[in-house]
Amino acid sequence: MTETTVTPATTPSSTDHGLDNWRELAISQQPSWQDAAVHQSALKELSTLPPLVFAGEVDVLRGRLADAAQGKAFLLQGGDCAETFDGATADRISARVKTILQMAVVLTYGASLPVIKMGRMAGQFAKPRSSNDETREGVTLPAYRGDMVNGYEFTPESRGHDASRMVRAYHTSASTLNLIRAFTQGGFADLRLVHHWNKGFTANPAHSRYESLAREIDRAVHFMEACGADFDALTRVEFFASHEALLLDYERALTRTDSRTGLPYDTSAHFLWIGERTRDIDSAHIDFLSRVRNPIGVKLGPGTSPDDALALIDKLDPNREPGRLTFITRMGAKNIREKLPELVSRVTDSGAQVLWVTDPMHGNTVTSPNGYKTRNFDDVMDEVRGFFEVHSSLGTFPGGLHVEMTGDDVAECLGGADPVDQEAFLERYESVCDPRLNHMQSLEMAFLVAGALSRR
Ligand SMILES: O=C[C@H](O)[C@H](O)COP(=O)(O)O
Ligand SMILES: C=C(OP(=O)(O)O)C(=O)O
Ligand SMILES: [Mn+2]
Repeated sequence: MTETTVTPATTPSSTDHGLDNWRELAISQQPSWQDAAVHQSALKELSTLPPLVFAGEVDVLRGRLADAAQGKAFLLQGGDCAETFDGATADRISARVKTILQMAVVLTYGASLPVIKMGRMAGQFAKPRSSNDETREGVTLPAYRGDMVNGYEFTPESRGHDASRMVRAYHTSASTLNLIRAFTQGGFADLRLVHHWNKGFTANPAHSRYESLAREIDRAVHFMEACGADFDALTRVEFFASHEALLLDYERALTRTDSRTGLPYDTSAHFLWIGERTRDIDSAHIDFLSRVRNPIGVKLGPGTSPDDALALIDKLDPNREPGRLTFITRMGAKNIREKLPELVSRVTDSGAQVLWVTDPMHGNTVTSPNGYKTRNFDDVMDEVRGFFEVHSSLGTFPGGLHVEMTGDDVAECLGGADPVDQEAFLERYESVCDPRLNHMQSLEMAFLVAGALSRR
């Protein structure tokens, strides 16, 4: 994904570095695999497959995130709540990558800051759930936990936990990454194609706003070219892969020793985060992720105390290394202005330099009157505004945006400039888990954030 040199091959990590300590600790949100032999053979196979990302790329990302933690770059992280195997098609992957590139252009141009582009992509296949079961018309079955665990179809066969799905998740991640690498390294991301990424979205009200920005960028590019600038450097972009590190068996099997440094890297993605439901300080998830060299994120909900945050820093970033730890706050629009200030000031006073990112999605989930899981676009926007207000009043840096989004014209979140209403859910609600911003809502969000960043 990056242009850095690929590091020498990595080998499966043995049990040093405490990589198996988590097995003795409390763990939640794990599958109950139905067949132990299939489980063992899946893990064996995963542990011999090639790494999906390289340690050198992970180090580059850590450096970029360190810049963001210091106010010199901004992180844009977006993608599906839950990727699916069937959804890993060229059209859908390219629509998502194009939308992230468009959002990044809006942000870079508006804020005059480098934007780190990261997908919730190529591995976002496992979901923590509030309930173990789902009941439909009197029938109760295991809840859907992501394509890496079970199927979405509501039948006993599909909802059983099948460990061979971990191997399919690996291969689907590999083919998704392959396409992303081709797009972002093969000329598709060339800034001179800034109009081209907008094609196919003409019916969209955010389209013309984007087009006029693209015209400005075009003029600037032509001016710089006329001055002799080398635009070949702009034909490639760095794009990083991330997902929630939920299934520790899977993450452990893909953890390898970097031959340069002898240190363990989780090669399933560049960046991994720990969810709100699995971040207890003594949990298996915190222990395992504390032992790999990847940059790590932790989701922080409204119940997070400043002491919780400080304990997470001690455990996950004992050396206070900028770029190592990202706090992704998901407070809800109603809570952010009240809860975030103390958290940020106590962390800042401790001397730690974490990267602060807003996830304006997960604290704002509601059920629509007609029964769909949704989010009001106004609430989502309001949480983003609150995040910028809090950081502005404390003099700290609002370093990134984490969103559930897609490049397709779905109807899952209510509102926006071309308002989605609940009737549209009947035709265009496609998510198998949480509601995502559609293409237009994503661009609108990017314009809002670009405005807030440029006002700083
Ligand atoms: O994506 C996050 C969680 O997996 C999701 O919000 C859980 O949803 P649930 O409350 O419907 O289980
Ligand atoms: C599970 C997720 O979020 P959280 O842990 O913040 O609820 C998610 O990002 O899909
Ligand atoms: Mn989600």
